[in-house]
Amino acid sequence: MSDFLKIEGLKAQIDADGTSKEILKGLDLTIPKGEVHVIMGPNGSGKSTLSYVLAGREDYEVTGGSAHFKGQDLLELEPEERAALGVFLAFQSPVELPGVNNANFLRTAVNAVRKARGEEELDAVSFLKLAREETGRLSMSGEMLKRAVNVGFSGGEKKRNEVLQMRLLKPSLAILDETDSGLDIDALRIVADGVNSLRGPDFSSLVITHHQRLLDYIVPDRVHVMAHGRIIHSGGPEVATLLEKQGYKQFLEAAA
Ligand SMILES: Nc1ncnc2c1ncn2[C@@H]1O[C@H](COP(=O)(O)OP(=O)(O)OP(=O)(O)O)[C@@H](O)[C@H]1O
Repeated sequence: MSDFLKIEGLKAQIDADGTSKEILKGLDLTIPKGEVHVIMGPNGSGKSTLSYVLAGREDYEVTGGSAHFKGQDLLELEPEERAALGVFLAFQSPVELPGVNNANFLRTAVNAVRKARGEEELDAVSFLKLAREETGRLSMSGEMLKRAVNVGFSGGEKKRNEVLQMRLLKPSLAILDETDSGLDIDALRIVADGVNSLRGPDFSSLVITHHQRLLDYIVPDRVHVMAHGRIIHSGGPEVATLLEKQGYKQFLEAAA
């Protein structure tokens, strides 16, 4: 099956102050196996909401449509089942876990996925060897493995830690919400290198970004423009160049 991720007519809402607000309003998106797709869109169009819904965050209620991954109904699965299926989600602001050792946290996450895939779990020594190889590759200090997860990490260190997690988990679908305009050029490169290093026939990615610049490093197969809770235009990498020059106006007018 070539359609790895297939989202059809997806609708989702959130309850805010006692009233329901529909954010995703019938979103269609297909990512074939082995492709990297990018979503760009004006503020408030629902990009982060899409990543939260795919992650299975409880506060968003899916009211219509479907999302399938590898032929399975993603929306029916618990977040850890989605991870076992190969879905990895990285957010703008990775969570800090005081008191939780980073190496232990990473090993638990990796072993949960290995176990679900029927692979042998890694003992502490083999895991540390693997983790050290990866931290070296990412120019991360080995010290980061001994600290509490993300606590006191700089923005760039948090990004590296996320990419470390992604490389250790070897997902088949990585969804990265990089919408934060606070990402500096180094962080963009870290994210791009992380995605590029995993690129291959069994890896797909959905990257949510405002940064045309990110696309200098990750050359996407498709770029989707999102507005008002839907994908309103899809094309090749040239769409991002056009957006950079002309903004969203033409796409919004064409979709109106
Ligand atoms: N918990 C919430 N309570 C109320 N409104 C929310 C909540 N979460 C999202 N929204 C609203 O849903 C809309 C879409 O938000 P979302 O963060 O998905 O947009 P986005 O496209 O990622 O925006 P940005 O580019 O600014 O990051 C916004 O109008 C936002 O205010």
